[in-house]
Amino acid sequence: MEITIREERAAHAAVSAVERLVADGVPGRLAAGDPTLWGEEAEAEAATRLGWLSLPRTSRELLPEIAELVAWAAAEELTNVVLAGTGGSSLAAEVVCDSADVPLTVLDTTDSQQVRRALAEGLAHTVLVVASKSGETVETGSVLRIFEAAFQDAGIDPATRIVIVTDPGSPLAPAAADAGYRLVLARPDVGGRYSALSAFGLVPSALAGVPVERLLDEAAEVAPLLSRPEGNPGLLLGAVIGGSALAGRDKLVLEDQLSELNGLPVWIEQLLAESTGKDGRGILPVVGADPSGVGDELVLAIASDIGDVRVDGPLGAQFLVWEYATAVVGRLLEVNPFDQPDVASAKRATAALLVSPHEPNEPVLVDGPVEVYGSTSAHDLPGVYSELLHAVPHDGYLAVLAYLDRLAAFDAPVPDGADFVEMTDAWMAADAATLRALLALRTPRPVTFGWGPRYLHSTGQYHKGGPPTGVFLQITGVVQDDVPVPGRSYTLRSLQLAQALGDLTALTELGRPAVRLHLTDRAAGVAHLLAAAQEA
Ligand SMILES: O=P(O)(O)OC[C@H]1O[C@H](O)[C@H](O)[C@@H](O)[C@@H]1O
Repeated sequence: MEITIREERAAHAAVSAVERLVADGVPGRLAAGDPTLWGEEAEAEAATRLGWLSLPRTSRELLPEIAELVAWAAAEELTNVVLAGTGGSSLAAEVVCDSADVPLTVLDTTDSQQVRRALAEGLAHTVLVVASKSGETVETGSVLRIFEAAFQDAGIDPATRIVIVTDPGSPLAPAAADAGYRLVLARPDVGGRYSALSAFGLVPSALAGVPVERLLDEAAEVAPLLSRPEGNPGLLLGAVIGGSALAGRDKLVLEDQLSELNGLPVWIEQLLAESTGKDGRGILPVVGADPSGVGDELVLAIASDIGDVRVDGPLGAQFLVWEYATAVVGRLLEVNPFDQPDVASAKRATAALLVSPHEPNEPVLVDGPVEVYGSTSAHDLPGVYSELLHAVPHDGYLAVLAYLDRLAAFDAPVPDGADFVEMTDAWMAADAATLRALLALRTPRPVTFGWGPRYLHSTGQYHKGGPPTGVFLQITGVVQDDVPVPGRSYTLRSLQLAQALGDLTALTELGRPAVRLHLTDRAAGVAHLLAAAQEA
């Protein structure tokens, strides 16, 4: 694992941060699991959240159980692996499988279209892994209920198809035992976003076909370096990110175009944003964007020389080193890297909306297939964009947040005989995420993109708890074919809307500028959103 600092300002920031950290004995204390490193208020929580440091060793105990599960799935010919889990309970497995080029369907969504898409893959050879540390995450529980009913409707006993990964003491553990599901208990002393090398990252990846022992080997190789004051990649990475943030460079552009680790920035994004974005401070990870050269930006590239900092290493080592670095950043920024105090406000608003749902009033503006809700004095969609971009403060950012089917772009018609470039162009022209790039052309400030509700468990913490400099553009879409959630009073449509509106409420109560665009026709709406962004 190697961290190379390629730029002078970043090197200065890192050197002085390392000096302070070493003078305080941080490398040795952190590696030994000292819970006092983040101040008195964080101590009690930190004392129960440092188990990730020893996962390269302790997770080995899981390998026989995992091998038994893999053998069972093979014997039952369960080749289609679906993972219901969000945030820390699915992002690591997604990177592991994408990087190994192994298929895994992740359902961290409440979008009816996306859930129906997964159901349509066929249930005969499907194993559903339900991963939730708390056992209380509403979208994960909803997907479990939908799949239980779908298995039953298909004449398949759910007990032969469902694997639960959860903490001892979570409500899912006894529920799984009652239902006869296979149950893997995770370590309770590892927080969700630090759980990549625990059962949460390993079980779904192994079932999908990845030899996960290698991840533990890679992490174990780097682990002994983490107690050292020198030659310690975790210390250096934390020092350059945290030290740069203290010097005013708190937007971290994560560049991975040349990396063979597919999707690692999205995992890093959750780890850093949720761990540091609180008390009005924090690092804003910017994923999938080109550097814009603004003064408060630090560019970090995985396996390339494109940035100010270069990070090389195998995936297992990356997981452990980034977790350690994040804990170091927490120490430098004087925040508790193990809590997520502001995630709860959106959850509360969502829960209230589920109990007493209310559909929003009339839109303030309708532009083709796009309805605009919120406070705006614009007369059309290009005007809404201009107003929002104008509202971004000199040190701020624009966040685009889409509650849609994130695979919908692949439905776009591709011309016969199209080559890969033409196919990619067709997909991009149908992808709501393309809006990020188009709006980024119109501002020097960072523009981020997140799929809802996934971002609620990631950058959502930073949006509400970090510096009050964000401007928010939320996108929702009409639901054609709603999915009921068995045993619940809500459907996926009402849950998805409650999550979107709940977060919007939490943001506006904090005084953040926020507008919602609702697509009354999804495909035409996305095309309209993108066309309007290209108008001056
Ligand atoms: O694993 P779960 O308990 O379902 O939690 C899933 C995710 O949601 C929570 O709201 C936290 O913000 C995340 O850190 C966590 O990874």
